[in-house]
Amino acid sequence: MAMLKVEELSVKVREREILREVSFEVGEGEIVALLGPNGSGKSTLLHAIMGRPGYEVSGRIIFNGIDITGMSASERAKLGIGFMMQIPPALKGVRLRDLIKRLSKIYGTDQDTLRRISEELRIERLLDRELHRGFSGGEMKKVELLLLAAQNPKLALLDEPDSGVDLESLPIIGKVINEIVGASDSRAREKRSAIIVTHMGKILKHVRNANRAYIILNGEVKCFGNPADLIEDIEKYGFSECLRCVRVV
Ligand SMILES: Nc1ncnc2c1ncn2[C@@H]1O[C@H](COP(=O)(O)OP(=O)(O)OP(=O)(O)O)[C@@H](O)[C@H]1O
Repeated sequence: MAMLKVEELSVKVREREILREVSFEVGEGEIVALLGPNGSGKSTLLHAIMGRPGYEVSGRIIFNGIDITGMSASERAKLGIGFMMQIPPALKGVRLRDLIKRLSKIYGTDQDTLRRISEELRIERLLDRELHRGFSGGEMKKVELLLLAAQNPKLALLDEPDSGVDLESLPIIGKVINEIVGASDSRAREKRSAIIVTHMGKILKHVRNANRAYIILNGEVKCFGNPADLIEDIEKYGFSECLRCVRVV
């Protein structure tokens, strides 16, 4: 069964149409990759799924059988959608440790698990700093991942978790994503899912069940296929070749 169904979703921001009739699905337990050139609409799609205010939206977003198109971001978060942003805002006066504690209380996340994840990500030294203030690019990614884990999401939206991350950290980020999605535990009864926006696809080598990627060009989903095959094709022929793809959506 599909956990997420996006049906003919169009998004306008300040009169400009950024996404046009986008349709795609994410199955239970599946990690779907989103590929596409800069400015093609990948982040806008994730923001629209999360319910960012200020977007003029038409079409439908169905999450676990519920039409969430008109819901606020906090209602969607309560239903189990979590977002790791590409460029998160810094929050003055908000200590990371306090925010993690608050989120774990709201979402019922196990504190020991979060402690272990922060050790794995090697970001314990950041816990007493203000959120994202002066953090390096890689530190921001790792902290966002910890915050995502604290939300204990059924559907995780990850915007470029592999950009700005050093080579040694990449497998660790992949491992934590697997933990969040539950892919490291084959006995997990509740199947969790994720959408990962990535340019180079490096992170896909470290996560399980990432068998499908969609390509977004100029605000439209053009084709889908095996992530490794698509990335190889894009490297060889460029995105425009996707228009000739037989796996047209
Ligand atoms: N709030 C906004 N106001 C005006 N234009 C916007 C806004 N949000 C997004 N856009 C525009 O929409 C287009 C798509 O942006 P988006 O961030 O979704 O692209 P992307 O595919 O994630 O790009 P990248 O790979 O560079 O991160 C861009 O041209 C961007 O400038």
